[in-house]
Amino acid sequence: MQQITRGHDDDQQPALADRIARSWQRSVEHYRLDPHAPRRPRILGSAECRELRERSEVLLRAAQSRLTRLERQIVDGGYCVLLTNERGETIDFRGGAAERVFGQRGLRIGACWSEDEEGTNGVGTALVDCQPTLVHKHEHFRAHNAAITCSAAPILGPDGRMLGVLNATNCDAPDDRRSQAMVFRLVRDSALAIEDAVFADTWRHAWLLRLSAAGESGGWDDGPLIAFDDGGRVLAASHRLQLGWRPRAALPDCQLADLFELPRDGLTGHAHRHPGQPVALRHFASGALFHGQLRAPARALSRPVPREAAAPAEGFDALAVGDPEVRQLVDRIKRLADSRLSILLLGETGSGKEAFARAIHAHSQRRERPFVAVNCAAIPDTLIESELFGYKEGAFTGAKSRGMVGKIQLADGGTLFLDEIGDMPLASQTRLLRVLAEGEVMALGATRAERVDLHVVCATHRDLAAMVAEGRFREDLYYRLNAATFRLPPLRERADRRDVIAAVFADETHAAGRDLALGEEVLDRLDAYDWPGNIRELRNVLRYAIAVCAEPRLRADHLPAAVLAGPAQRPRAPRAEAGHPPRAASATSAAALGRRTGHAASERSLAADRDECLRLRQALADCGGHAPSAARRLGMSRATFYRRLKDYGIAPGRAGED
Ligand SMILES: Nc1ncnc2c1ncn2[C@@H]1O[C@H](COP(=O)(O)OP(=O)(O)OP(=O)(O)O)[C@@H](O)[C@H]1O
Repeated sequence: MQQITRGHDDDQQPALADRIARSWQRSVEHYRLDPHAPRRPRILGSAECRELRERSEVLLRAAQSRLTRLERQIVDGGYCVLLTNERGETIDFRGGAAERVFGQRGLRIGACWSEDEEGTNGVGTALVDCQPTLVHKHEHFRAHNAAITCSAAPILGPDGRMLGVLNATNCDAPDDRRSQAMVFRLVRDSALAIEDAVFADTWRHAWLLRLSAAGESGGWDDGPLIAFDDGGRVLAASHRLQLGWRPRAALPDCQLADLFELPRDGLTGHAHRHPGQPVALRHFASGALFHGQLRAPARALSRPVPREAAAPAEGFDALAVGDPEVRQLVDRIKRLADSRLSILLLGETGSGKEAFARAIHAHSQRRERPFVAVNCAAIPDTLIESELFGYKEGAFTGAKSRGMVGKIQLADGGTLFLDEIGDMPLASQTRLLRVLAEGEVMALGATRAERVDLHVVCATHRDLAAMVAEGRFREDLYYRLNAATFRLPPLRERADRRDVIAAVFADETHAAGRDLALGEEVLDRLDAYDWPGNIRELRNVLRYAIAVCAEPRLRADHLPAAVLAGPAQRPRAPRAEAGHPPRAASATSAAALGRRTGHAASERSLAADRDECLRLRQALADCGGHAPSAARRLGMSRATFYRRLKDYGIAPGRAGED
């Protein structure tokens, strides 16, 4: 989950040229892409697409009428319309009669347009910069995209989270980029309209007030939205509300009557007496007159709950916790959910550390506030400080002119989840310590610290104690973080393994819209496997098996060959007491650390090391050196995969070599 601040909303040169130059730099230096690689965008399979569409159900539903309208406006001019999720994966596509032609260029459902895969492109760069973005022809990083022009605009959720990108592409546009100005504006306005539709859907149980300045013809389609309850209390305001009244964040909890001179019988009274009629509202602070249109709640609730807040996957109840050790751990963690102590989660990749962090947040009194996750291993060392702490206007060359709010401040009032904390550079550790010790954050280039109120949950599978001994992790930060340390057992050690398998199977069949049975024989095979990628790998295996199974019952031969081959020969890490970090979070990282520090690794660990190194190389070779696909194949997150490559000194391009 990611919270962002929208940047400038313009397509003006040189601001855009500057952003495109930075994106090219990222493509070369950070993603290490080859502009001439002869490959089209990656296309996801139909089962994965179905799952993505289900996950983005709210966005898709809210976007439908706008997508259709935009399609009618521009498809005849040779454009296609794409809607992607927050990772740049295409979840809706409209190409009219030329759909097949677009498809040959990778413009189709399931195509992945993230910047780290395709380099500079409309969708990917709009996602990174969180700004409407026009990438015209040769401005694209990949040579095979140099003929297309893309107008893209980000879509943010009511809580500021990135939901996706709306994009229009033409394969035969004139060379002059000014020819795209009108389509660019249409895309940008449509993206704002989709944001409003998501807002209206999220707050459908509340009263909605749509404002337009008196004398303007603005209707229900544009102008800012305010959600309020039966008592006139403001619950939320849409992103368009930038009327210079109060900061948008300060609006919830104030009364409409504090902002506007209302009709004598109040807004809801007016709506009952004059259904459908706009109401005149005078804004106290500016004296300006507005017209307001009201939409009644879909169902009267004293406290409307946004759909996201009720997502079932958020709590401990949604996690399988039948293992006695995990149950004890959950009992203890629940008691700490509202304490000031930071929580440190240890465990192998895919064992559920982030899922636990989310459950802690959902169980705490901060549940209505943001949950902000930062993967310290996935952000280059040079960017991590600005990502976390933010920066002020002009703090350094290349900084966005208006500065940027850091993730720490975005998490104010809520929970900050620092994944892979062991990968945080020492300089950032020093700044983080100040945040934890003093409850203050100092943005880069700022002269004053700002107060923040956070609950910090961290995760790593590195041995932090060993890193402290080697001077690679600050000792004072380590002691601040390790007071409440919990280790999540790997799946192969869990006593409730069969329950976890059944729970994930139920989840996945539900997501795929299938009604499938899981026989004992299949359960036995799954139970016998050793799951090096833990629950993430289990999920991927079941997703695959469900997709290839055409019958009403899953059979063993639907499982991937690796699972049928049985457990790989790998040593079991010793199980540590909850509350104390294990000597090493995994045999692999222990061996890797041992190798780096010159300690003798045990023979067993070296064997595991060699096995894992081979698995990584094999996966990369199978996927033609494409690291994200190889990570998915192994059931690892991308960050973990890249980190492991680094540990073993494997460069993705040289994976096949010995
Ligand atoms: N107890 C559980 N029951 C069901 N599903 C779970 C459980 N724990 C984790 N999962 C699922 O397993 C997958 C991996 O979980 P998660 O991302 O939390 O692992 P992680 O330990 O943070 O991994 P990494 O270290 O690689 O970032 C997710 O799809 C998550 O929903």
